[in-house]
Amino acid sequence: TPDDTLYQDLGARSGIADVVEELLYLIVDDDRINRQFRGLDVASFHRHLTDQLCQLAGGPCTYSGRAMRPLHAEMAITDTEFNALTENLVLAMERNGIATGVQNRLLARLIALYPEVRNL
Ligand code: HEM
Repeated sequence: TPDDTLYQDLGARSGIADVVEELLYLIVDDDRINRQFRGLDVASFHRHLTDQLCQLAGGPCTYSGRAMRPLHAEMAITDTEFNALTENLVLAMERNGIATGVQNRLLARLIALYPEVRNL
């Protein structure tokens, strides 16, 4: 059986969906990055990011969105923008009562996607 401890600690798919919803509110209010998200299909983004985080955390989800590298390449995302989004994700988890250690376990898995998102 796959290790789904992190998925469970994040509150399963509904807990992750709540974090992603909060993240969306924070993005809209963040002038460092919101211009990148103009015209976003909110429902589709919410579903895809929730599935991706769920899968990364060892949960029973399958990411069905676009590939990370081509999708983000055209945005020419800077380190500052990457860090701003990460900061918002941490705050979104904080607001949903996710413990710091659990937050860091998710961030550790997400950082593996850094080269793809930055197109390095
Ligand atoms: C580890 C970091 C990141 C991950 C895991 C990630 C993940 C994702 C995922 C799963 C989607 C949805 C793809 C789809 O619906 O097909 C997406 C879309 C998007 N991401 Fe990221 N992302 C990251 C970093 C960033 C950063 C730093 C920015 C900009 C500041 C950004 C901007 C966007 C935008 C604007 C879209 C929507 C594109 C569209 O629908 O046309 N992402 N991202």
